[in-house]
Order: sequence, then C-alpha cells, then structure tokens
Amino acid sequence: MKKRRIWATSPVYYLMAGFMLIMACLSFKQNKILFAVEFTVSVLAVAAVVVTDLHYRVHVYTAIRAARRVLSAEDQRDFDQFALPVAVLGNLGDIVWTNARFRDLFSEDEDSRGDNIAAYIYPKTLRQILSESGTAVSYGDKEFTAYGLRTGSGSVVYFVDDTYYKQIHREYREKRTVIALISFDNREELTRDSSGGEDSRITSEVEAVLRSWATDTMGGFLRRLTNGRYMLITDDLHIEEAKTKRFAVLDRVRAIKGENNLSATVSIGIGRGADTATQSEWHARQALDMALGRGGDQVAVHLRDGTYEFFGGLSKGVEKRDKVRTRVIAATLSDHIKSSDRVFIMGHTNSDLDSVGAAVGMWAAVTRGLECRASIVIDRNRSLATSLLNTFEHQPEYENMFITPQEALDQCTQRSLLIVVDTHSTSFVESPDVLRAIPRVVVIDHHRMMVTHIQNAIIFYHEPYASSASEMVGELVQYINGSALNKREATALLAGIMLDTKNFVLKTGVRTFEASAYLKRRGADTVEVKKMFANSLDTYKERSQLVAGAEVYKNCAIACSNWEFPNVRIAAAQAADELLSIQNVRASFVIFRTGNEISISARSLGDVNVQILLEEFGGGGHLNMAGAQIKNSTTSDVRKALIRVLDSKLAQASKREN
Ligand SMILES: Nc1ncnc2c1ncn2[C@@H]1O[C@H](COP(=O)(O)O[C@H]2[C@@H](O)[C@H](n3cnc4c(N)ncnc43)O[C@@H]2COP(=O)(O)O)[C@@H](O)[C@H]1O
Ligand SMILES: [Mn+2]
Repeated sequence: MKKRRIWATSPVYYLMAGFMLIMACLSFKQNKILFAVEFTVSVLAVAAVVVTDLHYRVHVYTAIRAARRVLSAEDQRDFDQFALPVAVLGNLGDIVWTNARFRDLFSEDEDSRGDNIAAYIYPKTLRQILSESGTAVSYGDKEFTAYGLRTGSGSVVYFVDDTYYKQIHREYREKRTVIALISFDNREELTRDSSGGEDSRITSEVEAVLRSWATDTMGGFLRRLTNGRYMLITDDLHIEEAKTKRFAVLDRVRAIKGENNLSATVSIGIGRGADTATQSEWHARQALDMALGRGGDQVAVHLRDGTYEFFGGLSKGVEKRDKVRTRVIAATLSDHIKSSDRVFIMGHTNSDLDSVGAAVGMWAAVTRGLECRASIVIDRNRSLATSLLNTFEHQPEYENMFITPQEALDQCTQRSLLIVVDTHSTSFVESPDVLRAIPRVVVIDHHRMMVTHIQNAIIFYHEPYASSASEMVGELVQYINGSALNKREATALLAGIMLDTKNFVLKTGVRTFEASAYLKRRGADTVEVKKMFANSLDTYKERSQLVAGAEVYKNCAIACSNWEFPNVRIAAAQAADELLSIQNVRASFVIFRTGNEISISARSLGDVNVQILLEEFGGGGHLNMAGAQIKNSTTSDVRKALIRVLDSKLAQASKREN
C-alpha cells in the first residue's frame, strides 16, 4: 500500500516562512506598501507555522504520555529500547512516534512519522487490530501478530515477530498426512461383455495411472485395498496443488476406454485437515460416499469444518445397481414397517408426480402388502401433482390416505416410522417438523447426494442412477408384495417415471423399462398419465411467453418471469425443458417468483452439470435437472447472480471445457 503522510514535518515550513520575511525586508527600500503587505503575510505565516508546530508537539507529547501510561513497565524501562516494535498513533491512525525496533523492521531508516499505520498493516485495518486480541499481519517477508491499545489521544500498536513460528506452523500444516480413498467406479460395467483379458488390461491401466499420480504428482504412495478400491497417503500441500489443477487425474483415468468405448471413471474421497490419520481416513470414507452418491467420476474433499468441496462429476454415470441390494432393502424395510404402530410417508416440498407417485406406491405396499396403517403427509396447496391427487379424491378406499403435516404431528408416536421419498435433504422435505418429530426414518431417493442429507436414517436407500423415486418404489413393491398395487396406484408410479425421464428420453435405463413393464402388468394406463400432464390454456400461454422472452448467454438460455401466475412452477419447469430444444443451447434456466421466494428451474442435455451450478444458490437435483429457491430477493438480482455464477463456474461444470 502506498504510504500517505497525514502531516508533514515543520522545518521546511520554518524555512519558507523565514525566506518570506527576508524577501519582505528587502522590498522595504523599493516600495513601502509592498513591504507592509509582504511583511504582514510573512509574520502571519511564521505565526501559523509556530502554532501548528506547537500543536503537533503537544499532540505527540500527549500521545506518547498516554502510550507510556499504557505500555511502560513499573520500572519505566526505556520505551525506545522496548524489545517489540511499537508505534504510537494519533487519533487518525497517523504515526507520531516509533521505537528503535519498529524502525529496524518496518521503516528501513526512513522516517515513518506522519505515515498512516495502514501502510504497514494492509490489508488489515487499525480498527480490526484494536478490536481483536492479536491480528495476523505481514510486512515484507516478515509475519507478525499485532496488538492494539487505545490511549487517551490515539492508540499504540505493538507487533510480535512470529515469522519463524508461522513458517513452522505452515510447514506442519502442509506436511500433515492426508488419506484419500479411491474407488474404480465402473470396472464391472466396462468389462461385462468382453473377453477375460480385458478386465485385467483395464484394471492395470487404471492402476498405473493412479500409481503414477500417487508417486510422481502427489509425493505419496498407493495401496490396493480390495478389488477396485485404493488408498492414497499424501500430504496437505500436494492436495492443495492437485486442487489448483482440478484433479486432472480424473481426466487421465477417463481417457482409458473399454471395448465398448465406455470410459473408465474413479471417485476419490479425501479427508483433509484432520488431526490424526485415523480421523483423516474416516473423513475420506465419508467423502467417498458423497462422491459416489453424487454419481461418481469426481473428487469430494472433506474439510476440517465438516463441509465438502467437489471437483469433476461431469459424466452421466453408467447404470450401476444391484437387484440383490433392492431385495435385501425390501426385506429390512418390511421388518421395520411391521414393528411400527403407524407409517408416515412424505415427499419433498412442492410435491410433484414423482414424489406423490412414489408415496402412493409405498402407501399401497404398506397398507395392502403388509397390512399396516399408513398415511401420506402432504401440503396440497403447494402440490404440483393436483391432477394425480384428484384421482384418489372421494374414493372410500383412499379415505384419510393424505394428511396434512399438522395432522401427522398430532398422530405420530415414538413407535412410528417415517418413509421419505424423492428427496434426502433435511430442508427440502415437505415438513421439516415431521422429520424432526419421528425418530425412525427411512430414505428412498435418486437425487445426487447433497451435503444437507438426512443423518441417522435407519435405511438410506439412495440410487443416483435410478431415473426416479417411482422407479425405485416400483422395484421395492415387487419384493414386498408383488400384487399390492392396483391399476390406479400403478398409473401414479408410471406418471412419476414419465415425468422424470421426460417420457423415457432422459436417465432411462434397463431397470426403468423393467419397472415400467411391471407397472403395466399391474394395469398402469399411459393415456391417464398423458392426461395428468395436460395444462390449462393459460398455463400453456404463460409457458410460451417465458420461452419467447429468453435471452442466451454463453450458450445458456435464461428466462425470467416477474409476474406470478397459477401453476407458475409447472410452466417454468416445462419452459426450462423446452428451451433445451433451441439450437446451441446447452443449458436452460428459468427464474420465477412464488410468494416471497425466487425459484430457478435448470435443465441441460447432459454436457453441463446444472446441479453444481445451482448448489451455488443452495439448491440441488441432478446433473441435467436441478432447482433452487432463494428467499428475499428479486428476479433481476437472481439473474445477475446467475450470470456471475456462469462466468465463474460454467467452465468447471461443462464437459467440453474440461
Ligand atoms: N432446494 C432444492 N434442493 C434440492 N433439490 C432441489 C431443490 N429445488 C429443486 N430441486 C430439485 O431440482 C430438480 C428440478 O426441480 P424443478 O422444480 O425444476 O422440476 C421439478 C418439477 O417442478 C417438475 N415438474 C413438476 N410437474 C411437472 C409437469 N407437469 N411437467 C413438467 N415438469 C414438471 O419436474 C421436476 C421434478 O423433479 P424430481 O423432484 O426430481 O422428481 C428436481 O429434481 C428437484 O427435486
Ligand atoms: Mn420430485
């Protein structure tokens, strides 16, 4: 920072005033009037300099006296020889006096009096130093902890030179052991239909990349744990360096291809900032679960404060699921249901066809399949699935099927079970109060793992590769009791699948068709589903208006709706879907207002991870379909914030640029 003098030393002014006086005397002989004017002005100048100087001396004297009262030891040891660098400041932060040590370390024999202390402590401020008990400050290649004291007429700042200790601390931090756990995501999928030698070729190629990364780049070493799992031991400095390259090892692994032209991918969980190696390993495990839960092909770093940083995660991932797991979960879930007095099923806020469809499927499995009492907790006023809800209305067999969150709170007991479907986020569930009130919770979800996930669920059935929660429930029901579903309920589940797959276009895997085939056998009616998607003419018009008003920025279509209208959520979601059919649009964002909230619906065809982008707004979802809600803002502010996020994050969220 440039030094700026607050006041100047007086000798120059004395000289100038004296010079003026001499000039005045010399003009006496030439012109009496000129002499009178010049003499008066120079006498006034001398007087002004003397007064200012006196004022300054008093200022310095009082500042030093006040400082002495604060700083000096009982024996009034010589202030100037005080071992720590000290600066006495006036009330504007101007340096009025410094001791020898300060001059040694800070001013290199230059006179620093009159400088603002800000020049020596930037970017920290005097106010910060005075309010904190020890502020880290660096000057040149030295590092200090600065302490400040207020005095009667300013302040005193003294500095403890801890360059050496900070250096050791930095080295300690950089050398701290970090454990990373690596999982080869798709070994089986890459080699499933290939010759025997293919498995060992791909495995050894992936292993070679990991091993050279571990030793040559990360200064550590790699150990194979079990087939497809590895442990890397390295240090914090190397993790920091790998971060700056955004973990390029992911790209090196992705360059390895199987016979079916599929790329190999790995997921890495890193435990950073832990106190011990045991803790680091535990955090690495949690981070690896996170990375896998978000679709793999990425790095998750568990930080000291329990938060995560993510890198990569741009591939769609291959369907990687295990029917045995589904069967085991169905059996365990049945046991929990049978040992509960009542089962509550709850989806996410602004429930849609998938969350309601999945809830209806679970309701049928519990009530008809296991003959236990169950209710679906829903806020009908916020639901986007009213067309589906209406099909269950006024039917005697579905009486009391849907209850409000308040009714659930009144009816639940400590022996109740809560099944959360189509979300795993504590803040996105239909009612966080119900989530808190029921101790035993089961989660069934397909969204990419969020940091705010429900903790301590007795079953956390999470399949980021499944198309929808309805597909997952469709499979579970078959194992709980295959004949539990009737035509109406099977249709509800099919509606959920068709919503999330955009009629079997996106995220549609083999198991999506298998689950749909089962639902069809149970009588699911595709024409009924089509009717559930029908919009009113008004909604249709609003949607078209949103699409027509979109702008394109960096190949992303952005539409804003400043007006609120019925079904704005559905119109916005559909507009976001539709914007993807415009040429060269890689992602779409629709910003709209609902009450005191601004929401964003984002979509992509897969080469932009919109989930990563909307996480910046506290939202989530999937790689190609995500949402977020922002409180107390305006559509134009959210649009500006989105542009900033696109400027800073679009490259890392896009496949092409990576
Ligand atoms: N705050 C959040 N945290 C985590 N995840 C979030 C959050 N906000 C949204 N999400 C998830 O993001 C995606 C996209 O949400 P969206 O609102 O843009 O789209 C959902 C529905 O609004 C939309 N939809 C509902 N009815 C219709 C219809 N008739 N036609 C077209 N679209 C419709 O479909 C999306 C359903 O997504 P699902 O929840 O995955 O089933 C979404 O995943 C949110 O959960
Ligand atoms: Mn949903």
